[in-house]
Amino acid sequence: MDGAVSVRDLVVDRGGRRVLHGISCDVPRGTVTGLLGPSGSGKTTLMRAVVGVQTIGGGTVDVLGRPAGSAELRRRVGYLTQAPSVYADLTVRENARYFAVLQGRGRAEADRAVTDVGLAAAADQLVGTLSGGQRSRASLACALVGDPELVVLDEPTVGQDPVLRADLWARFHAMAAAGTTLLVSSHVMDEAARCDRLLLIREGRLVADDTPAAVRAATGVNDLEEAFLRLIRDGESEATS
Ligand SMILES: Nc1ncnc2c1ncn2[C@@H]1O[C@H](COP(=O)(O)OP(=O)(O)OP(=O)(O)O)[C@@H](O)[C@H]1O
Repeated sequence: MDGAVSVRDLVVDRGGRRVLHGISCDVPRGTVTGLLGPSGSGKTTLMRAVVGVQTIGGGTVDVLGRPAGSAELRRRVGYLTQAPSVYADLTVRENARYFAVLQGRGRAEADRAVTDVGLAAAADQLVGTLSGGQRSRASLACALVGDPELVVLDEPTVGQDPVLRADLWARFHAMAAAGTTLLVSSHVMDEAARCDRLLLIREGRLVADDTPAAVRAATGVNDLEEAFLRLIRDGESEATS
């Protein structure tokens, strides 16, 4: 598989506790891959390992053919953290342009990213005066500046209304169609159906790595939330038998 991300036997300990227990998975190029699982299951930790900011206890993480965190990946990988990382005393446009400078990109690219997340009308507003949902979209714009080849988005649609969520997912698919690889976390199961592939994680272990259709077929249920629950129950009964 021509993977944008290749994870092998990844082990991570945080706070003296094992939180990822030997995960192996691939994220194919030009897809929207969803990372789903309950709160505390290890989604953010896996994403941090992919962008190279997480100390790992074992295994390997390769990104675009290089070890995760390599200096040369800095311009090629965009990362949206869960907490908006934008400056409250700058406008939306100024934030995006500042990130563009850091990435060696131009103003036009910054302004396009602001438009792409639906914030053109608020471009000249101070981030400190935005709503929570607008603020996280401002943060998303900064992660998308310069069209990175891999975009890692930690819960990008939290706090967005249904219309904006649909717009953002349409945007993600347009980016994937143009060749960008997206790894998107969510704990909203209705978003799983919007992904090309799913990584389902629970308690630091991968429960499924497949397409939504294959997950439905394997479990015999149409609803992905129910399918996920079945995979967990099957895993538990195998572990105890
Ligand atoms: N800085 C930290 N120090 C110690 N333990 C941590 C730290 N950050 C996370 N953990 C633990 O690591 C585990 C995985 O956390 P992680 O943030 O990766 O989960 P998550 O699936 O992203 O959760 P959520 O959906 O709530 O964001 C949890 O048990 C969490 O308590």
